Amino acid sequence: MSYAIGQRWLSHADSELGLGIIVELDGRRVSVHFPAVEEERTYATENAPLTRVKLREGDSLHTRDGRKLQVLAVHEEQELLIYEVASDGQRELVAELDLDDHIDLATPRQRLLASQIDSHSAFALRMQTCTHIHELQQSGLRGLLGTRTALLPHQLFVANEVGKRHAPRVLLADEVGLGKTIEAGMILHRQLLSGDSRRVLIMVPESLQFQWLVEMRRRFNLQFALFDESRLAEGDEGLNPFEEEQLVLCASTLFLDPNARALALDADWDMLIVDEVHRLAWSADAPSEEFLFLETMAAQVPGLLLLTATPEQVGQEAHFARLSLLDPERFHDFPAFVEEESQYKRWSTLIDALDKGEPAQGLPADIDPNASAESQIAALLDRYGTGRVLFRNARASVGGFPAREMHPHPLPAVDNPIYQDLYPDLHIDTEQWLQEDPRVAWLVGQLKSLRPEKVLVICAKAETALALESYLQLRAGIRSAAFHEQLSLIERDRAAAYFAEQEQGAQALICSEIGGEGRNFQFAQHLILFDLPEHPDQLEQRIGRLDRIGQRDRIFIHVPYIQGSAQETLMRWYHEGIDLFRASCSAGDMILTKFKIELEKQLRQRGPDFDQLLEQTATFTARTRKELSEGRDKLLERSSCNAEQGLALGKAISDIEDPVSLGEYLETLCAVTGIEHEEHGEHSSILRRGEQELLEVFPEVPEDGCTVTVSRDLALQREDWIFLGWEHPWMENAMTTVLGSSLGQASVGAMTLKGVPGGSRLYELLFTVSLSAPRALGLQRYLPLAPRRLLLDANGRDLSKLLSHERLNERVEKLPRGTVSKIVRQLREEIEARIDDAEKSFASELEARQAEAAAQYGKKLDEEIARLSSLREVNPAIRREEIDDLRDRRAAGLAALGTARATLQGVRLVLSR
Ligand SMILES: Nc1ncnc2c1ncn2[C@@H]1O[C@H](COP(=O)(O)OP(=O)(O)OP(=O)(O)O)[C@@H](O)[C@H]1O
Repeated sequence: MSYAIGQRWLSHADSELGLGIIVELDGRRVSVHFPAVEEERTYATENAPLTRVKLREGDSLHTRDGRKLQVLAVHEEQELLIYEVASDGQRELVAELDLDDHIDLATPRQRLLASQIDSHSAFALRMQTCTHIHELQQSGLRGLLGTRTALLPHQLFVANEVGKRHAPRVLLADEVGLGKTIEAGMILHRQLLSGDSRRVLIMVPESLQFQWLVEMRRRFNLQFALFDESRLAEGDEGLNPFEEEQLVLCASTLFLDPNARALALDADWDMLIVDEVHRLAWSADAPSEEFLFLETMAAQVPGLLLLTATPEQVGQEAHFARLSLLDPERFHDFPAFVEEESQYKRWSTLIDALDKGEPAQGLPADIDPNASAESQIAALLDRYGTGRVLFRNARASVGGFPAREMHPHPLPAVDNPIYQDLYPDLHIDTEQWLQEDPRVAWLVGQLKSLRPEKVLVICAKAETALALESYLQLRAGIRSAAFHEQLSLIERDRAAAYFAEQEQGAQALICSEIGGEGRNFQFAQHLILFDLPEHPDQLEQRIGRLDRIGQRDRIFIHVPYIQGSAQETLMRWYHEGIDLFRASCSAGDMILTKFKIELEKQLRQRGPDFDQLLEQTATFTARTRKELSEGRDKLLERSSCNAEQGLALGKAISDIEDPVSLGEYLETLCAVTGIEHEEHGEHSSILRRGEQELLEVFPEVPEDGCTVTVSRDLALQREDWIFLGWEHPWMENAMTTVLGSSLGQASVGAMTLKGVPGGSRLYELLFTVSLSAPRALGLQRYLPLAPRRLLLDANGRDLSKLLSHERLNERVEKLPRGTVSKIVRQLREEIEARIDDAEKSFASELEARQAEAAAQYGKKLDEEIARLSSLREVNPAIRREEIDDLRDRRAAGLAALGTARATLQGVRLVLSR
């Protein structure tokens, strides 16, 4: 359908915005003004979540000046609708621009009185739709449903904890491969669906752009626009290209260009997400351009998610610098931060005691000694840790990861001192190196012996990867691909895809260090570390390519080295000193800092005191690991995941996503609206556009159909199927379209009722609560749709408890149209009277509900404000704006609750035979 200025459209993603007016159009974008909430939104025309509001003959129409009129005919002039209505016995024309901004389309009363009735299944669909929307609103799981992700407790806990905050600012620092991208996606999904965020910018290393793009699309149905220099240049004259899209993804390197920086700073964002944030170089006196840009952005964008698996990879001070991006007030004094970290053991011991029910010795004065142990623990984590800003889950606590096996491969020394170096190939002619370095021949042999197993080979430099790959490919006949920074992005992704291909793909992927971060290669089990990186966290990142969620089997780490060389020294230091090949270590940077000078000396020339260095490193590592596990890491672990809560969230999600009820609803929806629905297997079906659709609920279904599933488990196995969960945009659209239309608003039928004389009447009415308020206020939980069914007899007695909706549905029969008109004409007065009764009764119910909702909402916000205010006294991690924002929300929420209205969703007249 085409757009024209002045037309009225409804946002099916946000029906609470009321009825919108198209105010601007420019080919790619459409801007809509929503007068009811005084907001303007701009959408891409291709996928704008908008439904054209077109009343039908017989519908009732509400005008902006408060009149309620009946539509007699609909005319169209220059793409705008003109309604011919009856007003005081006169015919009058009403332009669509004059419709009431608070959408209340045709009313069921009007449709019934005009004998504009629908089938009983359409009436039932309406009822079911209200019930499902209500359950979703009440569940508190908004944003966590319908994502193509396994329900992992540690991720759900983080997503729930962070996702529900207003403008969250956190560092997601789970260990390598535990799913930070997924956590960020879930938080984002939740923020977008709750309306807290709309415009989002994601900055990632160049090599991860497509991976992010794909993960956001396939797992969360989020379509990001990929921006690079050429996309920036494409923008329309005078417009900021960043303002043309809501969801933008780009490489951090794009902001090396001052023009890109200026444009990004000039655009309005709600949330910024930065992956592998440790790569934006920082030092106290010379932070990089990229870091400075991030600092400026961080100061002006309300929501900020920073991601890194190795927060201390470039030192504790750089880690602190990133924490201060999140909260400059709290993190402004590095020595104080270091001192604070040394106190963590004290808090951790105290929490342990509380956990065991022992008396809490040394409870800080600001923690209520009479509160329950549970709330004392929560307060300690909140006030004395980095709990609110830093989340770090560890493999050890998440569990379920397969073992790592390290295989050192000593190779004979070469009679050339260059081969004593860590990276000899950098100092010698490539051809000569390929011939001389025994690791090259070993690599060929190893790959051949491992055939057909997939093998990831990582080396530090692009030059090495390049030389090795062409050697393997051209001279050794091994199917391989290279992955390094000198390739274009497309070439890199093509190489990764070639490696991932099972049948015809490459056996080996030869990566430089950039392949060592962020990428997903867990389908492989063999990792060859052709050389070793200079920082333990980089080694951790490399191993993490395979040792990540989704890895099902044991991992084999092969380390070839020339005997007597610096490679051997480094390998032994990592292995015997830190034991890093076997298990991850969160103290890599601390250990390196302590032994850096001595290690460098040994790397230059290994001496007899190397064994002593190994011993010292091992002792220090063991001690540090123990200290951290009792102090900092333990606190972090506690605040990063409450396994019980994570499991409970998973269970609640599974319950609400029950494929049986989701499947039944889908089937009814299709049957009633005219979409073709063909059973495909358990919990899956094929959808095709129908020849005669009553309502366009799935406009995106392609002409030749598509396979959908309502089961999360199946969706994880079959990535090519659409996971049509409750929060899939199609499903959300379908449900709002049903409720926004007049389908199923009125129905008339007959049934045999034992003991009830023929000709008796029953009126089944369905009411819901309508609230026009910004979603971000989260009021639906307090005053949800709350469908209320009434079943009145001709005298107005409520019989709803005696005869359920389901039972009535089973037995009610259709009546011929002519009979219906006759009956309706005869019963006109009674119909009006019963609807009036029901409206009155629901109106008083609504008043009570509103008062209760206002009390609960006010109380909840008061508690939250009090909690944050008292926290702020001891923990400046609480930003002042967070508290001010809560106060504003409280006022806005209470005002909006007062404007709630009752909506009669449907009415059915049933006659007894
Ligand atoms: N809940 C989940 N369901 C299905 N797959 C998941 C889930 N969580 C993570 N994965 C998969 O596990 C892998 C690791 O996840 P992700 O890339 O988010 O980890 P990460 O912590 O960002 O990794 P890195 O530290 O390497 O950046 C990915 O292939 C991801 O798709």
